[in-house]
Amino acid sequence: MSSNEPNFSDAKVIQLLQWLNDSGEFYINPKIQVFEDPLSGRGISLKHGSLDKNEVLIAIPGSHQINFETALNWIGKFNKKVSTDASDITNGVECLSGEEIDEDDPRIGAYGAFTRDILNEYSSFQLICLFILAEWILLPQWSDGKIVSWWKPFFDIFPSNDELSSIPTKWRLTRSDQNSKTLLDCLPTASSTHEQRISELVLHDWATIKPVLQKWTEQFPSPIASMDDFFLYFVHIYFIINSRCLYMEVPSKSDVRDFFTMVPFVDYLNHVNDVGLHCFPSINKFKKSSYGLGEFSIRVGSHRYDREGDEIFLNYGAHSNDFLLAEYGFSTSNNGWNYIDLTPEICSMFTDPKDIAFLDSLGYWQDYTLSKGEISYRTLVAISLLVCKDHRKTEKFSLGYISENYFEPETSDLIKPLLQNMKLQYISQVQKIRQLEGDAWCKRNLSNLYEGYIDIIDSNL
Ligand SMILES: C[S@@+](CC[C@H](N)C(=O)[O-])C[C@H]1O[C@@H](n2cnc3c(N)ncnc32)[C@H](O)[C@@H]1O
Repeated sequence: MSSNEPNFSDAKVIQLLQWLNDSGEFYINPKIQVFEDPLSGRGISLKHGSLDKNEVLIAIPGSHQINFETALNWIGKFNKKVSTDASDITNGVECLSGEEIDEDDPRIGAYGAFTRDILNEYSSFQLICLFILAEWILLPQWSDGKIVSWWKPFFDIFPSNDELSSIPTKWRLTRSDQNSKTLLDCLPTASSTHEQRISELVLHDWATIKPVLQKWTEQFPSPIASMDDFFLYFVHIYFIINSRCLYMEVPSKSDVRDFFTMVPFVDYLNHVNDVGLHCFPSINKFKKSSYGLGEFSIRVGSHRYDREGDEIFLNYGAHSNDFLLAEYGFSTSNNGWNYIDLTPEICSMFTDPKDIAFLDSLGYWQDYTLSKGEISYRTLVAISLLVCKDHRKTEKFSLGYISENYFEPETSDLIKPLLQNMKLQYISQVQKIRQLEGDAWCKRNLSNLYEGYIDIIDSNL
């Protein structure tokens, strides 16, 4: 490392920096450092000086990112059926790895059954999961520890299973103990909806890549004998990717769901709820690597960082705690993007199918929410029908011809006791969660969701 680079103490971070430096195209701002926090894990903070708007914090070349393109091209190094232009790809990869492929390398056999067409059928998630499983977990076993992947310094800074323990889909798919059942039972509606959506995606991707793993099990001896064990690795890797992917167009793909990349070091940046203030990503398409990928950099936004130790943040999107928990396994205090999904409570108050059909025809059936100081318009329309039982008046309200005041005080008379009752239920959920033994990080996040909900209710009462 050159002398103007930051002084990092963690051996894994030092190795990562060395690996990135070898690219000759890596930049890290000398004023930043990596720190470790017991709750949020590692993060990046200001070491000294101050950062100016638009100043580059980190820049990572395309060659050192993991995405559909790099995985495809790396596999092509071991299988000419995958590389369309063998000489081009070989040059690219061999420059990076700085070594020739050993003819005994098990990856020649493992990747040998693929063709480019087969791999192109996989989504980014599926291919990257397979790739990381092979290079990170299986290669050391297949080669009796003799071969380590060139990507190892990046794998070494991946989060452990424990660090991702708070993701509800993991409770459902990888645990069967009583705590996990209670935690799932305690999920509020919005979290539960996210959990079910993500669990389906995970299971779908698992079903797609499982045949490859079965083939590898027959092909190579490995201590991971059963598909159940493979599944646990797969879920861990799935959420490593999910919690670290950043939007970037990928040349071989056209579906926006495939447009992401994993960028070492940038993935140390923790989330902040403010949108548009902190750091932002920028892709330099003119600085392309041998894979046709641009350089990924992070620049400083309008927030001023000028105190030593200031944590440097990225906003992952305008996300509620329910979303953050489901996708990344954490929640935040004072999250202004929180909302309560009141759909089950409001829907259960409708007993007449004609009312349900009527709201449906208006486009106002379901999706009833409450946020800080605000009941959504959809919710008010539904509640107006409940109190006035008049389709014509409700329709007028939905079209904006009459105001919500027209239905007062009856709507407030219905909403207030509903919210008071929900608040009591949330308090009792928090007590139930606190009584669980262990799972401190999961309990903290789940309680945080309910505390955010209680704030929302208080602001509406
Ligand atoms: C892109 S990584 C950020 C680096 C991460 N802290 C680490 O140790 O590698 C995203 C993960 O960091 C954690 N995280 C990010 N922002 C957080 C926040 N505001 N509070 C708590 N945890 C956070 C979550 O575990 C999340 O899945």
